Amino acid sequence: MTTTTTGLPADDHEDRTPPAVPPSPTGGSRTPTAPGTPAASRTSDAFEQDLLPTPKGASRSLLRALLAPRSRRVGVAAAVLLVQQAAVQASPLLVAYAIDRGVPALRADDYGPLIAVAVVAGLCAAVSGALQFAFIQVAARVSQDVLLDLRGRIFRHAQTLSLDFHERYTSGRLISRATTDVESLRELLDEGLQELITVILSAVYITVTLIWLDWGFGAAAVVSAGPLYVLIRSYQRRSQRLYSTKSTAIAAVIVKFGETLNGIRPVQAFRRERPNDAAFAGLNRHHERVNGDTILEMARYVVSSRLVANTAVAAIVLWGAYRVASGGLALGVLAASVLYLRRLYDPIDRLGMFLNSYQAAAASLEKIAGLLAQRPTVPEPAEPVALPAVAAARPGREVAFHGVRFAYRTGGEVLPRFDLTLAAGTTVAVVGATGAGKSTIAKLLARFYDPTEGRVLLDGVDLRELSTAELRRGVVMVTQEAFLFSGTVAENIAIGRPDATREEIERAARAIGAHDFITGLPDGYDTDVRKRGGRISAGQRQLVGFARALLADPAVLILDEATSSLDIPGERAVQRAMTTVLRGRTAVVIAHRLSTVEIADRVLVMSGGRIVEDGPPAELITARGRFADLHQAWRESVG
Ligand SMILES: Nc1ncnc2c1ncn2[C@@H]1O[C@H](COP(=O)(O)OP(=O)(O)OP(=O)(O)O)[C@@H](O)[C@H]1O
Repeated sequence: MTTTTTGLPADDHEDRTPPAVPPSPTGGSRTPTAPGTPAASRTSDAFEQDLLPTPKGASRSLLRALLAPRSRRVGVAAAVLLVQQAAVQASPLLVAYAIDRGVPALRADDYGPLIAVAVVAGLCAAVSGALQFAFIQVAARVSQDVLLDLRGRIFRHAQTLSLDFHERYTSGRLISRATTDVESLRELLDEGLQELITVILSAVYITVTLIWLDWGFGAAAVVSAGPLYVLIRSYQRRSQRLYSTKSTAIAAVIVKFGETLNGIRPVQAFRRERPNDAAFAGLNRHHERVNGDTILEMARYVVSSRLVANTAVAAIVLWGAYRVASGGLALGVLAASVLYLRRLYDPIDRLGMFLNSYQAAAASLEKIAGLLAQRPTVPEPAEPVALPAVAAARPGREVAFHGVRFAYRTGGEVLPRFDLTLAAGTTVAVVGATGAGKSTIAKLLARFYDPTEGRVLLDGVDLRELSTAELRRGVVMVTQEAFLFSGTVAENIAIGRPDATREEIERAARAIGAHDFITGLPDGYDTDVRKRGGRISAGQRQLVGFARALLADPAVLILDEATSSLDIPGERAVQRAMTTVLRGRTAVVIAHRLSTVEIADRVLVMSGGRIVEDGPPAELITARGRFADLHQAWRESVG
């Protein structure tokens, strides 16, 4: 059994192996693959290759959605930068004025123009410094808000996506999206974006000023932009591909890391450390290689762009010197023009760096947008229907499977078409060999999946018509390994009903028989389960899980009985608790023990996805079929 209503981390319940992927050495199912590695070519699932279908324009609309609520601040930042750049770009003009007017005036003992130049230059420096400070502050607020919002969106969205998604995507990839991909966006917003706007603004200012100063120089600057533009575009195209691969490669490293640590027990038990090291080293190397490629691409760009820029400056200086010598151009104008040209070409290296972070961020944004564009495969109904009130005389609700067929997305049909009705208030034990389809039926009833065909009904209402809140109130699934969240024991029990009082929590724990062990913990009900998790045994965890379910008081309870045996007193305590929690509701128990089957009103025997025997346990024993054999084997095993 694999699922839980209590939020087992995605990798924890990955015990299924998609047919095309070999089993992972860690005991989890998915071998993370990096593009270009042999394993990647063996899998056909896009999820495996970290390629979620991303609708066209999804990245852009995500960026718009993130920036729209902050549009005023973005506007202020842009205006501040506009004025700041005007102040910065004034200085070469002042140099031209100083050379062409100030120096001749000084020769005539007129200090006025040079003093004016000094005052204006001082003012410009002060204004540009102050505005730079203001810009950094406003821009940082915008970027922090955007990142906060984005991380929240990823987390909230991940929680809404169906189990089907998590089983295929893996938690490692999700973590990679919320950390490394968000981080590369941060780099763009904090460092790159200011750089880009500054470069664009200064290019516009400089070109206009150059044209105003001297037509010829202005035209030369515009013409030299042609080859630079071609260089930038080709760099952009090549690095876009590289950055997407890089984001996938680092996600694969994180997936492998997470998978190994999640399965550290089987890893150590089966001595998988070495093969794991080798697999990890392969992924790590792949990431390193892709990273190296991006740096190389950047180096190529920087060298060629400098070559173009320096050639342009040299040509213009030669031409300008010739014109000054022949009296066609003032020396100050040449000096200012050369200063402007340097300023125009200097940021081109930095533009490459910006394009780098832009590409990384664009690739990351695309992956995040692809994730956010995923829709739950078990969607909320547009117009939810309420369940009828539970009849006091007959607790629990009737469960019916009508013409249900089911296939997982990554495999063939698991449950061929079947009909099944479970009367309200009955306890139904489901038995059968491993892989028979017991968990799948339970998952359909808990609506972790929707049937491929047919309907699952709760008191006559299709599960697809129930709101998630109504469904979770009505149907609760308790898994073998009761998952404990960080927090106290009381908080863990209260997950069943968050508004429960301490008395209600303790009453549930008492009814289950968990009160004594809980009060024996160092801080009783307030013991932090994570800090002292070691003290809570497997059996005690199950009791906490039962108390949680009892408090939730659902009309239908699905219980996956643990296969691992506890010691005899622990076993008895769990069995007693189970009887308490099953009472007064419809219960479906995936049974692995004789004692559980004996308390059931009805037993379903499954084989190859079909219900092959169905009836009260006593009848099935006398019928001498599969259940009778199983029953006999159980009896012999308990002596
Ligand atoms: N997420 C999944 N994706 C693809 N196939 C799956 C998935 N989960 C289960 N299966 C397949 O569906 C079939 C039924 O599995 P299911 O988990 O329902 O069996 P089970 O009777 O509960 O087994 P067990 O007692 O071992 O838990 C198996 O062949 C299994 O490989």
